[in-house]
Amino acid sequence: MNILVINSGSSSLKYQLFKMPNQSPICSGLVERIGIEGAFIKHTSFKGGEKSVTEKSGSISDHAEGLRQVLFMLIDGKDAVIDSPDDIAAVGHRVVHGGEHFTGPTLITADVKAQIKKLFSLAPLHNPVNLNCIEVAEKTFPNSKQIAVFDTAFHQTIPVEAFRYAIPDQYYRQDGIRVYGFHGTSHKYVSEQAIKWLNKKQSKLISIHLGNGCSITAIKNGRSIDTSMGFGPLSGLVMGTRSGDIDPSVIFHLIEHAGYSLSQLSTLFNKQSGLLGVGGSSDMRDIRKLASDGNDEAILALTLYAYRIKKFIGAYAAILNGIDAIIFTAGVGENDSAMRAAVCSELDYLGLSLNADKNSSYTGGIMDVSADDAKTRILVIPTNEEYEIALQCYAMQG
Ligand SMILES: Nc1ncnc2c1ncn2[C@@H]1O[C@H](COP(=O)(O)OP(=O)(O)O)[C@@H](O)[C@H]1O
Ligand SMILES: CC(=O)OP(=O)(O)O
Ligand SMILES: [Mg+2]
Repeated sequence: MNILVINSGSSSLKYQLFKMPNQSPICSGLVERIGIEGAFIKHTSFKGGEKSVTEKSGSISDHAEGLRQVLFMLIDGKDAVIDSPDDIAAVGHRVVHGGEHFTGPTLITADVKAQIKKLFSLAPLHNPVNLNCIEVAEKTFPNSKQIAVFDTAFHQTIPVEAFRYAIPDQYYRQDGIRVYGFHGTSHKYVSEQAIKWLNKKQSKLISIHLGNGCSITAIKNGRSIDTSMGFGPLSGLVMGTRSGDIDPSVIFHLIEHAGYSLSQLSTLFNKQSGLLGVGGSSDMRDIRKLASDGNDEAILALTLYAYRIKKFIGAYAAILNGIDAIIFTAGVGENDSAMRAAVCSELDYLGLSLNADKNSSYTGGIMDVSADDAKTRILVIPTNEEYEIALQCYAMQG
């Protein structure tokens, strides 16, 4: 059974086509720099056991346009991997915000789309794009099942003391204001890999997802018990363009003393802050380059980014009452060994100590980069949100 998975994130669109239950895809790809200069598609096909890479650059105005170009490549182009749209049994869509309504993979209907739309304002960088991609896929694959897998689902196990804000009850009961948590598919996938790797079901883990969006989750015995993103994917860690935690008084101040409108505030905290706001680029590779040239703002951005992660590790070690392992994953977590070193420095009181050689020589796969005699493991685990989504869609086929 062929399952196509579409993972539209804030800065990119990733896709993989699986012949389930195989984990190795028939093809996979990435659309990057959507809506900005230098957009490109990298498509890798493994058809007939041969790896072939096609790269395409040119303007891609939005995620829907990127997806249309990708689907053309899958079905019609010289790199086509399927003969007809009907060869796809199901399309699995990453949808970032599912509110309290969706706790598992969900067959997409008109009502489900209306619910996703209701949550636009809570995940403005994500849900609108996710819905656009669903609509493009529905047109291209009219006979395939469309299934949504929500980032929020894995965090439904978070207990009340972690999901409620200390505001009057009515805001939770009537307006659903609570912590939802995001990147759940990624935290679920890497924590399950860690549990297998450690061979320890009763485990205390901290999963650190550092992509364009960043979040950290405390996982006890395979269940999420707290996470840094909240009502929307804006709180917690410093991200590519998002501020992470900020005192709400700043918002009152900007409204009262600088006349900010709602949309200006949303743009400021969602799109102009984080690495971009402090260091001049949302892309960690650019920040690293600037910092190595001695740029003070970029150096400050790196310092804030690592400090915030370290602070959350301390908090989550406290609520877990100790940790067996921490996991680094996603673009920065997997590729930036200097960030892992900065985060793990001076955390020896938690039994965390890196093996510098292992850390700097990491090139892929699951790897323990901690010192041999360390009490707590430091794992690098590549995330695979697409495969996790495909597994959940496959399980739904009964
Ligand atoms: N070799 C690298 N060194 C440092 N950062 C990297 C490297 N490769 C990718 N990244 C960073 O990973 C981030 C993107 O992560 P990714 O998980 O792909 O994001 P998303 O899925 O949210 O679009 C970017 O900040 C990018 O700079
Ligand atoms: C929830 C979220 O922030 O997703 P991404 O990292 O893909 O932007
Ligand atoms: Mg992502």
